[in-house]
Amino acid sequence: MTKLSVNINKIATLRNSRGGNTPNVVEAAIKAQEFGAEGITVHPRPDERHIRYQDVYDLSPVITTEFNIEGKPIDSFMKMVLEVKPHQVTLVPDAEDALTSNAGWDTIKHLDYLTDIISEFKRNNIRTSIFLDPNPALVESAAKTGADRIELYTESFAVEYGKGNLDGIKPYRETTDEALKNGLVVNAGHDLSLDNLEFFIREIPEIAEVSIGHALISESIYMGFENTIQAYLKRIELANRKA
Ligand SMILES: CC(=O)[C@@H](O)[C@H](O)COP(=O)(O)O
Ligand SMILES: NCC(=O)COP(=O)(O)O
Repeated sequence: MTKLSVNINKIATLRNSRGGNTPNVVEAAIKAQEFGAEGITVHPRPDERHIRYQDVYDLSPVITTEFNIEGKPIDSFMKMVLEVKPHQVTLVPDAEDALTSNAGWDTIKHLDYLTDIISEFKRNNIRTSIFLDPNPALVESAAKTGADRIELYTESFAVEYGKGNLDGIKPYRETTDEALKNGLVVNAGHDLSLDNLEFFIREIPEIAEVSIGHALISESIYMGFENTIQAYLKRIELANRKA
């Protein structure tokens, strides 16, 4: 069964918009796990605009499920991951100034670089995953790096599905088949949502784990709006009654 890892980057984005510590990312991770999340994902970026490196250290002791740290393997990221020793590290080629992840690795061009980095994580018993575009031609070299898994970059699927084009799943199915043939386990993430997730997993049930953040946090706002507004109205009513 596919596991759900909840990406809490967006909780940190909200916190950072005010300074202070509300909402609290550690509290959010504890609650997410209490509510059934089977993993927590964070993607600290070099500019620390949402999750900060310090958050990763603070989160580590409260993760009772699976801790997945995603990011670009620059020296400071490598040092942090090797100190925290999460269950899984997902390598993402974060482009400078990109709003969010916008591509997977060119595993052919970066084969030696990725192999070196992955061997360091393997020496430390940390599972490794490579963020990959849905392209079967990149899979053989992904396997050669020694990685345990790939994470399919699902943005193009999400865009095509949103337009009603169900064929957008095809390269994902083909890349998964190639990955399984090469002994890789397959994760997926980016722009997965309540709208598109069921179709994606029905078409590719072999997906081991999905990491979802942006849509899940947005949907939490809509799904929690009614309760929260009602709770505020209740407080106002109680206060007025006592006054
Ligand atoms: C690799 C990936 O797709 C996610 O980690 C996603 O990029 C979340 O990062 P942001 O929260 O910075 O958009
Ligand atoms: N690896 C993908 C991830 O963690 C979440 O991506 P998104 O749901 O925020 O697009």
